[in-house]
Amino acid sequence: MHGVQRFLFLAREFAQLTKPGILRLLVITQFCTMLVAAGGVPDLWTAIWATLGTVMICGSANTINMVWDQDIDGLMGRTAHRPLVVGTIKPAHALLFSGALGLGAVLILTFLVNPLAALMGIAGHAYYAVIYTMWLKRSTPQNIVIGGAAGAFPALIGWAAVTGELSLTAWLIFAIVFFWTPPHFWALALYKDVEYGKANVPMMPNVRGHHTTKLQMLIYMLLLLGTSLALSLTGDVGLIYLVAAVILGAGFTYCCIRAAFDTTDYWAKRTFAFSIIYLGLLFAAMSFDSLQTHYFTERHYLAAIERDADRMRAEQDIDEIRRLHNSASAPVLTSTP
Ligand code: HEM
Ligand SMILES: CC(C)=CCC/C(C)=C/CC/C(C)=C/COP(=O)(O)OP(=O)(O)O
Repeated sequence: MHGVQRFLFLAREFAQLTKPGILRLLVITQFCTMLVAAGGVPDLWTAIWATLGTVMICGSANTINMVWDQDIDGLMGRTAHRPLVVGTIKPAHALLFSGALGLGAVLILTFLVNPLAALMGIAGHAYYAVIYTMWLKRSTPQNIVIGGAAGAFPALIGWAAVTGELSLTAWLIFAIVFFWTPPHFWALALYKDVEYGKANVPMMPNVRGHHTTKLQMLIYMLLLLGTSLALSLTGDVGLIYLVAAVILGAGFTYCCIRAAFDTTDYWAKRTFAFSIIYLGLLFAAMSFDSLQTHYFTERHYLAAIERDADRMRAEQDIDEIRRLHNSASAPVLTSTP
């Protein structure tokens, strides 16, 4: 292969290690949470460094997952083409790549954002790479319920980056991603159960059966719905978010109910696809809400300042007229012109 071509090929293979599709949504949750935390527009440089740090720390965690799971990834059609399975990248190089991304992310988050954001990044990394990947994934069908919390850490990075602390709103947003994960993943596991069985990974549909999985998806769906509506009570999001949460929640619940009564894979596939749209749009709605509140409030604020300035100018004019009248020894002006 030609030098440049080989470089581009390897760059694409290394990028695959970070799981770019999933990374995109993780970063959407972090970025939108920053806008909510800022009540509109965060400081530009904080936003840039926090987003870059999140991309890098999640990419590093996903790479560790690929290194650890290369044996089972090779047994499933969905993952059999991954760089470490087909051998385009050596495990040692992937580990170096992950280490460089992780170290870079921790330095960026610590020194260019703040230590709490860095701590959330490190916690999410350890949770996903060690607790989920190395321990829970192969040992219990509750793997993605407990381990799924990892995916909610980017939102905490976003909140911490802007405010330097974690409020109730931040934890509610964390809970939204946490409760969203089971219906998101089990929908996929319902139609990939044979593959997970081949790889001997104890996912819920394989261990407890489809019926129990579908019931549990509905339970988590209701918890998700409740949490997403509870976020409205914090006052940090507005009407646009509430309307979106109701409509999207109704759509996702509908998918889960149809999947529960479906004897084919059709609705499970639709539920999985909708889960991604659901989370993306819900976060878009909460940040849009913050942005429009910010600009709307700012417009009103500027208009009020303008009115005050007009009034002050008018008062100065009146004083001036009074002064001129008095100094010209004209009859003293007592009433306001
Ligand atoms: C333990 C938690 C999770 C598990 C086990 C899980 C599992 C999966 C799997 C196996 C896929 C691949 C589907 C395929 O190849 O057809 C997938 C896709 C996806 N997941 Fe998750 N997921 C989890 C959490 C998350 C989180 C927290 C997010 C983002 C907030 C997320 C976003 C996505 C997206 C965007 C896709 C589609 C990727 C693409 O089309 O390239 N997932 N998930
Ligand atoms: C802050 C921080 C670093 C947080 C970590 C967030 C993170 C990387 C979440 C990933 C969630 C995910 C892709 C789970 C699938 O793993 P899997 O092994 O079940 O999926 P696979 O079979 O496709 O490999």
